[in-house]
Amino acid sequence: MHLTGVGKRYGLRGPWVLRAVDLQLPRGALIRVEGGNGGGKSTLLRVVAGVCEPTTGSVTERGTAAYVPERFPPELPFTARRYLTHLGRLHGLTGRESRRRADEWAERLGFADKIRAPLRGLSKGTCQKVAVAQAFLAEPDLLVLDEAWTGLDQPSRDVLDGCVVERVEAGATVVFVDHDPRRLADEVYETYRVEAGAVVAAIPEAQAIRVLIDIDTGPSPELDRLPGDPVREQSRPGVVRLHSSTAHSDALLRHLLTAVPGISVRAVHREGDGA
Ligand SMILES: Nc1ncnc2c1ncn2[C@@H]1O[C@H](COP(=O)(O)OP(=O)(O)OP(=O)(O)O)[C@@H](O)[C@H]1O
Repeated sequence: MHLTGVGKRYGLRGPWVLRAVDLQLPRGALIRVEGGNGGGKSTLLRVVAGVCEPTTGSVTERGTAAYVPERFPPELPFTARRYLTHLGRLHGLTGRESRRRADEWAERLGFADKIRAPLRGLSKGTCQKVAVAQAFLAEPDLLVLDEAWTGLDQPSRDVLDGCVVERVEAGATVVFVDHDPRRLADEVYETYRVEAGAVVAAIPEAQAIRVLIDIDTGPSPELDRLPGDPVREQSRPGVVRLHSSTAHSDALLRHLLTAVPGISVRAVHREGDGA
């Protein structure tokens, strides 16, 4: 598919979120989108998926598309199965085939026991699985995933990774945003960064040299808003390992040493140095 001269702003006088974006997204390719908070990643994904119209420019050769939004609409008055069947029919499947695929995806994603429950009673994680199921059951040419892994437990994240790889192998274009720079890093065909309205090819953060910072955490460390939003890993009890790109590691260390009470930095390593 092609984006040609795509610009997007919200409202007549809103600032331009995207400007003059030209992109070619090939079939059978996994595309990662990165960028800072509020930089326009979700906007780009919505335009790519066709759920929001560009203000200028055009998107062509999209094929059939399915989209998993960052937030699943709450309070829908359906059971999971009725919702999935309904969406299957919107994607052009028969009622029978929609029900078959709804059951199959519920089984695969691990919510078969809840498929007849009303959506409004389901946990956030199960709703997220339903959102993922509605996109996959359509077997679309283009699949757009906006932080679809968020809210899933680790086994479900692994299942979703496998489903994405399968879809790409079936010839689909899959475009995704995820906060974990290592997400499907070996499968990614191209990474784009949304920055000041432009969309530029980027070295994936996962391939940049990374710095590992081990910290002793106090009882309630303020680890919410860290520079560069590093991936965190509990390496052993009381010790958290932060994975930072070199671009953010200086700011992160400064922040840890000066602005976070109750923690101490134990060690700093370069990834691959046998830490
Ligand atoms: N429906 C909307 N109406 C008005 N402004 C919007 C709308 N959606 C997004 N914006 C604005 O567009 C800009 C880009 O938002 P967008 O959600 O695309 O960024 P993002 O990179 O996905 O952000 P995040 O990392 O926080 O999810 C922000 O300034 C946001 O406030």
